[in-house]
Amino acid sequence: MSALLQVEDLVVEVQARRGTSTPVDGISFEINRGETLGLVGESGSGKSLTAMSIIKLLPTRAVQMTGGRIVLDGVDMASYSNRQMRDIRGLRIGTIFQEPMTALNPSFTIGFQIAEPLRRHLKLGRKAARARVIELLEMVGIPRPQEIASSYPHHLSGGMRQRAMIAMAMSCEPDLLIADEPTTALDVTTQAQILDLILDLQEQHGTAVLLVTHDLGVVAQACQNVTVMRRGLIVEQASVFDIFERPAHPYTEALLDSMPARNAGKARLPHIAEGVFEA
Ligand SMILES: Nc1ncnc2c1ncn2[C@@H]1O[C@H](COP(=O)(O)OP(=O)(O)OP(=O)(O)O)[C@@H](O)[C@H]1O
Repeated sequence: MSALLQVEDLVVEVQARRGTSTPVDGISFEINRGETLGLVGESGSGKSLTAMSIIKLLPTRAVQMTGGRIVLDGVDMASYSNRQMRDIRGLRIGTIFQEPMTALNPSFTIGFQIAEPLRRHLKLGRKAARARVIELLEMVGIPRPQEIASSYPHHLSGGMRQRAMIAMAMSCEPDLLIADEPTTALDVTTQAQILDLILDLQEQHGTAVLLVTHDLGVVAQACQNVTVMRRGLIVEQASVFDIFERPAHPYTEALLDSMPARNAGKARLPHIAEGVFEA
């Protein structure tokens, strides 16, 4: 059976007055159904642009996918219109980002926003959507779901907002969840709870997850396989076990060494010195 998602030779270019740069320079990886793949690397290595390319939501017009293919369930997504892509996002691919405040609209209640994909993609009526919203809020461990559904995002703590984002991302039971630094903005205790929640939901629903992170502690806890990026290129792809036991590339080893005791799970990567690992 072919992979759920195939990213083949992806190239992303940025046009600027000073010229063109290539922050993603021909990368390939696959994710199978139900698998969690960690996409790791230091800041600026191209992880987020890779994630955004998959859902065709690059940040500005200067940033373009100029090469490669993204194949979802055997279909090259280049063939999808903007309208079809709007259905893919939400229905087939859910997304969670680092800062839920950027994804949640401050002017609408949490309940209204979680209901939106249910009404749009699943065509649920007002009452059915409301009932499902409450179920979803319960599923992600939000206490007093009725009350929270009527609240606005700024009334919630960071952890609760992230739970609401997860409820929204999982609302239509997508095949693939893209989680870009889903725990980075949270305190350590909440980080662990949110990661556990994502893993529980994944197990219950068989969702594949692309977990973008700079945190190898998160990778060790959550992922089966890892793709390590550096400056727009893949430097290593392996199982989590092999990455931790037998890192093949010196850059991966340096990432591992930057984790205190290799298991702290909370360490942010220091910026690794330029040029040290040139092949
Ligand atoms: N909106 C943008 N406009 C121009 N260049 C961009 C834009 N977004 C990203 N880039 C370029 O692409 C590079 C890779 O960015 P990307 O956000 O994918 O890195 P990342 O690995 O996700 O890092 P971080 O963890 O800091 O988000 C950046 O260093 C920057 O040069």
